Amino acid sequence: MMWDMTQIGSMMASVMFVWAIFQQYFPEELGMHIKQYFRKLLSFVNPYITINFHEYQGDEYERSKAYSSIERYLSTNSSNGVKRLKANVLKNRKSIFLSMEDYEEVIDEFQGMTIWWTSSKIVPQRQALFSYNDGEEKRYYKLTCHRKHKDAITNVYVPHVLDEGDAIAKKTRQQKLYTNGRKTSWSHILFEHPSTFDTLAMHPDKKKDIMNDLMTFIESKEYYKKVGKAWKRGYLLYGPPGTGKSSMIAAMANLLNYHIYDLEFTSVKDNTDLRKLLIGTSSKSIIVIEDIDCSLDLTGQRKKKKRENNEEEENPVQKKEKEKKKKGKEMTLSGLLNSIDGLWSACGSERLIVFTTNHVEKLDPALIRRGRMDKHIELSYCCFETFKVLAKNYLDVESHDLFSTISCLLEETNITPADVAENLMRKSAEENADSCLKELVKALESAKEKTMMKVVEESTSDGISSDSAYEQMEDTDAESGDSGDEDSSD
Ligand SMILES: Nc1ncnc2c1ncn2[C@@H]1O[C@H](COP(=O)(O)OP(=O)(O)OP(=O)(O)O)[C@@H](O)[C@H]1O
Repeated sequence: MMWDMTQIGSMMASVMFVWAIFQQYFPEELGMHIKQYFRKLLSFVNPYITINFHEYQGDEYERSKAYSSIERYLSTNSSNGVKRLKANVLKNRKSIFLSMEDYEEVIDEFQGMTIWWTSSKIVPQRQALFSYNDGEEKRYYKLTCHRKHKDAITNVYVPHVLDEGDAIAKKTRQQKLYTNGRKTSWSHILFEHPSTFDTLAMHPDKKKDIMNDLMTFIESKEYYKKVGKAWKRGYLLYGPPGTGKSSMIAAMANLLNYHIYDLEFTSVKDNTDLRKLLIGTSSKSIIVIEDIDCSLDLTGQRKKKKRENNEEEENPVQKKEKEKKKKGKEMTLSGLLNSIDGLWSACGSERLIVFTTNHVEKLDPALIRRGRMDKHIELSYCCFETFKVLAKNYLDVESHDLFSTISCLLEETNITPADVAENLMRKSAEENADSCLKELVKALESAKEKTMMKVVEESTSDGISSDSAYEQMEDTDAESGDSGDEDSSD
């Protein structure tokens, strides 16, 4: 671009050769002087300077925001004159985000200055030969400009690039679903889940309350700052399988336009890896740990006691050795707590942390105490209000003769919204609202029958006559009238 490449090449080769000879035969101090002299000479001959913007700096876990902004800025300019581009198809396939492939160059003009951008990477020696691990490569953008423009470039051009990059990010933001898989870094796909608070079946008051809570959270940046708290909020979603916990997370993400980080706990080796992963999440995101009760050794007293008993049987030397090995190499409850609300949790902001569980009673109280999990939401069996949302969504029906029968049956039996939804779904062109609702009534009656049989079986095995078991059951039904969907939020 600036000099004939062959000239530069041969000049550099001669310089390197002379330098190698000097390094071998002259003392270190003299070497330093000569090095400085050569640098000056080179800068005298070459009027251009370079500035590198690294994707990750030093030991930083977080991707540099400047790097991302430059990437986006160049994506608007890079299609001109660049031969190799990476394509990223944006939401609804309406536009394409193009970025430069490695070692490509793009030229930008700004206020009469010419700026050359090159995308490059440092490949560790070992990796180049043997490793397949991409994570080790260190990418950076190299800016080259004329020395005389140095001040204008650093004070005007670079801020302009960063601002433009941020503006493009806002316009083209796409929700992403990240997972950690087997690595300590995240990989993602585009998040396109159709669940919204409109499609979510739950009591309208409860739904409104959750939506208000979320909207208040995103508008409370200043409030969190004022009270000295990291800008994050924890949600615990609990209830039987098929009651809509995952659907609610998707609805939350869609409402707020947040990314989702689905943290696969079983792939996290130790507390350090966990910290690294959490720091690697971006703001405006939901960090999800599903089925937390099944995750490692984080669940309450029973597991702990079991472990303690086993340890008593080992001899003290073995125990010490084991502890030594484990130290710092295991993921612990305290490590998790530290990561979600210790000092590290303040790195990054505007984040929701969501735990889901089918067995809330198994969780360690420390993990879900208020302040950590700020809002506890129970998702329960289908009540009549929940059913009405599903009937509207699946059949476009807001009232029907069978509604009163269904309402009574729902009070008498436990059925999940997932099962109700399955019955309401049209399976063929011949099916209509009538036939689907009849299907549901049948399913509810059969579920009720099963529950009764179970109670009778249990009662007779306890020595109670079947007649009194039925009587008892009817009494309990009349008393309870439980509609499920209880929220125990703050
Ligand atoms: N409250 C609900 N509103 C709307 N659809 C629901 C609801 N609950 C369940 N469904 C339907 O059932 C399917 C399964 O629900 P979902 O995966 O959200 O339940 P879950 O509680 O997360 O279950 P699990 O504990 O097994 O992960 C969803 O795809 C959705 O179609």
